[in-house]
Amino acid sequence: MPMDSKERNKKGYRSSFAKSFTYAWSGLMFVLRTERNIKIHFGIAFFVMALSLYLHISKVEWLILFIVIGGILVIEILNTAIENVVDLVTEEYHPLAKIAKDVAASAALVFAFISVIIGILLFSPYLWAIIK
Ligand SMILES: Nc1ncnc2c1ncn2[C@@H]1O[C@H](COP(=O)(O)OP(=O)(O)OP(=O)(O)O)[C@@H](O)[C@H]1O
Repeated sequence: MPMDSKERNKKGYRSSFAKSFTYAWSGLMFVLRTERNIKIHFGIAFFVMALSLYLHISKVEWLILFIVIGGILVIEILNTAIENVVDLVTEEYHPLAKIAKDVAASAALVFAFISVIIGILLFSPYLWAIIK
């Protein structure tokens, strides 16, 4: 029996959503397989989350932590995408390729710097209370 357009749209939406998810997942797996930095970020994130559980930080502080961790991971993922696009355009040395890669890397650097400041502000009262 032929499908009506509503049914077709529903099925098409579902399959395209599933496909998009599969592509995004394989992108994430690629980054995890190939990028040393993201493995380091995951390691730091697990350590910080374990510390947060131990220190019983507040709900708002958990929210801030997740935003910061998510921000770093997303920037590393986008950085990898930019690096690959640049390599696709040229594998030769090119000043614009250098600028594109260096500027993309600087986003990660800026966010990492801000994260350290947030980390100090967030954890120092707890750690100070322990050591004093
Ligand atoms: N085609 C190019 N032309 C000019 N400079 C380049 C080119 N490719 C890379 N570079 C320079 O080398 C640096 C490192 O580039 P590379 O692609 O190796 O990234 P990476 O060190 O692997 O980064 P990550 O560790 O984040 O994956 C860039 O930031 C840029 O300064």
